[in-house]
Amino acid sequence: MITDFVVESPNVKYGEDEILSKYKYHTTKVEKKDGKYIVHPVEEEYEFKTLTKVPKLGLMVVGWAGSNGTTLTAGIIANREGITWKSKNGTEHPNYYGSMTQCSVVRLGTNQEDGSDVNVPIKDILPMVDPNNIVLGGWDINGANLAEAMERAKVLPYELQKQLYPFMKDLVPMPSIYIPDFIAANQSTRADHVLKGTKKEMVEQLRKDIREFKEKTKCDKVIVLWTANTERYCDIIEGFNDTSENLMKSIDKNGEEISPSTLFSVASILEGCTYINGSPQNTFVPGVMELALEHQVMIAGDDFKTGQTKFKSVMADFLVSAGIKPVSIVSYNHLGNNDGKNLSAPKQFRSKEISKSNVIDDIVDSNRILYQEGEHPDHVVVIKYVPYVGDSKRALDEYTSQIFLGGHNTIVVHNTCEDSLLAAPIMVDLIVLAELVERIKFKKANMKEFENFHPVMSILSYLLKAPQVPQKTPVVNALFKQRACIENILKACVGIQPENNMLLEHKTHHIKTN
Ligand SMILES: NC(=O)c1ccc[n+]([C@@H]2O[C@H](COP(=O)([O-])OP(=O)(O)OC[C@H]3O[C@@H](n4cnc5c(N)ncnc54)[C@H](O)[C@@H]3O)[C@@H](O)[C@H]2O)c1
Ligand SMILES: O=P([O-])([O-])O[C@@H]1[C@@H](O)[C@H](O)[C@@H](O)[C@H](O)[C@@H]1O
Repeated sequence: MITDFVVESPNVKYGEDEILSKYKYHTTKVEKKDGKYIVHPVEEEYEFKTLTKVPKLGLMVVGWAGSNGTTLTAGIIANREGITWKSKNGTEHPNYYGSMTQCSVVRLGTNQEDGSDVNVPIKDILPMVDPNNIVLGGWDINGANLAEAMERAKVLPYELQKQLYPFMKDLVPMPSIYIPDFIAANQSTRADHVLKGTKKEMVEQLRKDIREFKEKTKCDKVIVLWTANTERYCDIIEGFNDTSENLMKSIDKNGEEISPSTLFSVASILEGCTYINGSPQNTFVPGVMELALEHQVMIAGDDFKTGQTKFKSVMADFLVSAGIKPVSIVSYNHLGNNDGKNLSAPKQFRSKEISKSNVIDDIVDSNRILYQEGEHPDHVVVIKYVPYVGDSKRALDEYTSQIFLGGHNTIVVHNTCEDSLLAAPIMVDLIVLAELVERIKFKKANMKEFENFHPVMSILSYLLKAPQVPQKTPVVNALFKQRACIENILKACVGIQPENNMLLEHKTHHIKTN
């Protein structure tokens, strides 16, 4: 497969340290006038500058000794070391299946020889970090080393675990912040590796941990990723966590209503490190949002979109786009890993229920033929903890829809989601894309200098159940719209127009008539 390409265009310049692209952004602005829409096709001049030096990247995982943390670490080591293992199917090889950057392609254009599509791996559109080179570290409230934690998680085949053991036994998480009130009480037996001190002291310790990790590993930059337990929602309190100033004052005063995840995000932002929230809780209280904007540090969240919800964001889009009206969506699942144990507590389940429920809102609200203002399908989320199935989550979904002339269609799906094997590649994409976005600058015609994208990385929505977006901007959940956003922005950085799927070149053959 050819992966190397160069765009020959007067609008694209390949420099030693950057790619410059002059780009015409075609969009459409609509105004309502005299009871109808006036549509204005608009063309905006953009310039993109992508710094091409790929940094040595450090990843600090919060919840490193968990199922996701150990599986991500194991996967990177297995790929890096080329570890193979025997199974009943023969010799197994490591891969990054499930990662869109590593294992999916984007259409470049039409082959001039035979008219076929030319596709290249997404990871080859622009210089990206190779996940094999990511340097890992992190924290956990449990002191198990990563080999013991991998064994405890029961995600990976034993034959692979055996070979990974020597690589992982010396990886030990740093002690972390444990505030019992924020996660299920059933997690207390796990908390044997915790920091002491005030919230201010603990934030300073986390900042010191980040600086020391970066120094010791000689990484050029660090990203902090939360894949620790789901916390309960934090109350948003005026004068307490509603602004960055109030939040910092509340930390100084050791205020109660500040979660460990919010403390981690503050420490990360103050150290200039991108922070990604892989869980559903509202880590990004308004004070954190403001802090990220003030420091121009990237943040992304919430809640990895990996299995049942990812499927739902396709199904809802497919049905509504086909003019079919889902009227009842019931999403049940049971799982037996520690995440499921934590989610068996009502407040932690509520955080997850919110992120799993909002994923159809944009699709439903887009179609006023099917749904009146405020009308939504019945939508129920159920999660049960069944220890025996472990990380192999069993999702059962039922989609009931109204169809032609009063008819109904019911689609029932059983989806066995190996939760951590699905989540780890998503984490790879979040890290690789977040790092890349930090190197992309833009300049509009009326701007003097290049600027970074907005710190709230809505471009990563494809990877998240409840995407954080800049204030007053739309949340997109439809999966293929989210994917197209990533693809088309990366293509714009090398001067290639978005995929319009028109294939006019194949529809406008001039038929020579004699
Ligand atoms: N498919 C998926 O696995 C998936 C999808 C979306 C979201 N998530 C979310 O990812 C998170 C992790 O999932 P998991 O299966 O790895 O869970 P897990 O329980 O196996 O791992 C969580 C780890 O976090 C640790 N922890 C808890 N509080 C901590 C703190 N304050 N600081 C540091 N460590 C702490 C725990 O000791 C544990 O090792 C959960 O919030 C889950 O909801 C998972
Ligand atoms: O991404 P997805 O499969 O819809 O959602 C999953 C839930 O179904 C599961 O119950 C939970 O334990 C995981 O953390 C994950 O959030």
